[in-house]
Amino acid sequence: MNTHFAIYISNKDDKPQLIEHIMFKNSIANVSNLKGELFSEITLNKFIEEEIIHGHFNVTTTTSNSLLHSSEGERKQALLQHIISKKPDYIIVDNVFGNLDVAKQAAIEKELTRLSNSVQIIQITNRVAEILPFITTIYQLHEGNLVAFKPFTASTKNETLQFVEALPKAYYPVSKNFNPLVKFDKVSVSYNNRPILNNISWEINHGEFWQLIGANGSGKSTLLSMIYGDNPKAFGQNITLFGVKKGSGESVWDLKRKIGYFSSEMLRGFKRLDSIANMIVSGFFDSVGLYKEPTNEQIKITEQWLRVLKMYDNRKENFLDLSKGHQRLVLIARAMVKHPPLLILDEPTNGLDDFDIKLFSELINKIAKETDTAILYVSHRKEAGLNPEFVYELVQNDFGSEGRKL
Ligand SMILES: Nc1ncnc2c1ncn2[C@@H]1O[C@H](COP(=O)(O)OP(=O)(O)OP(=O)(O)O)[C@@H](O)[C@H]1O
Repeated sequence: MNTHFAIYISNKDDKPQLIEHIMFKNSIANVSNLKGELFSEITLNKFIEEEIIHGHFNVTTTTSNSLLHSSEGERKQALLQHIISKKPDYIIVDNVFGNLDVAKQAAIEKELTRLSNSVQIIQITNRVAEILPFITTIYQLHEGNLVAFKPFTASTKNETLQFVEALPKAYYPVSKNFNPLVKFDKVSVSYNNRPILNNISWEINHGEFWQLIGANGSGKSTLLSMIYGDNPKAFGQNITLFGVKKGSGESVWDLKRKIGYFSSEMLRGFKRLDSIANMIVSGFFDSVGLYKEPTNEQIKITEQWLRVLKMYDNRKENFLDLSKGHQRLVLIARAMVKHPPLLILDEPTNGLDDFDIKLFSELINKIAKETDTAILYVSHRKEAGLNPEFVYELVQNDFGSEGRKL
């Protein structure tokens, strides 16, 4: 068996191309004639798209839900079991710990350590701290080739503040007519008689910076979908959003106008050719990509955001040509451009590399400091650079998750 190794990449490297070179062109690693499988969100997205198009699912989860209706943690566990059942000679494991809570990370690490006795593991990662313990050979990419990994020195670490210009003022000032912005009063949810949320009472007020935390499957996305999405489970519950009781005739569009939204999954299937500037300005219309003519005022505010991000000179370039980290900054500006009362960040740091995570955290902390927007940041883990004021935790048990303010 070949030896295990890791390839440390940054968000600027072309990961799909790297994977193609390993698996199909045999130009990176010597794995020709070996059967390989890819454990990656790329594979998961492909299966989810197939589910949506063909209505059947290849990968079975522990809850028997389709991948689309499973939590992120459940999806990853199901994919790993699916891959193991195919008895590969080698597995490329990409962003192996992304979206997993601490317990699931430990379980997957254990499973991969066991597998490493019989299967070659090639890890692709953009976080040094996540390199698997049984891997000692580490490379990085240089002009498309593997070279020995050089640990960071002080000069390669970027510690200085990147965003120095003040954020643009609000297009419409944030209305303070309603407070709290979000109120859950004894909310409970079950799916197919399986209790997920139990008696949740929680309020988010103007300008507060919250993290919603909880293990995989604890119901974070479900709770979020009752604020932002049109989850039918929200009806008949005691939920008040921006002063209006949920289910009392508000339209989804009314609601979306008051919320800026970012999720690391929101670009799934996005292939449009839109410029960086168009992506930001599209936030005024709650679309991803520009379909309407913006006003001069909207263009002016967009230009201010471009200056904050130091992307004004590149504003006409194709958004999809940006690195993943820079795409995220643009999508945050898109979510913020209308200066909404509430900004939702759903698993925002998944997939970001060691450098981009710093940029991203700096921008979010700046938004928290300089604007009236309340932030709801949803993640299964604490991110060192992000400083929420309050944390609300979902704690799982057999009767559904209960919530507590930490
Ligand atoms: N539409 C649905 N039908 C059936 N079950 C569902 C549906 N949506 C979610 N679930 C189940 O509800 C539970 C909670 O899922 P949810 O996605 O809210 O958790 P989460 O805390 O966001 O997890 P993760 O961190 O892994 O993304 C999971 O077990 C999931 O399988």
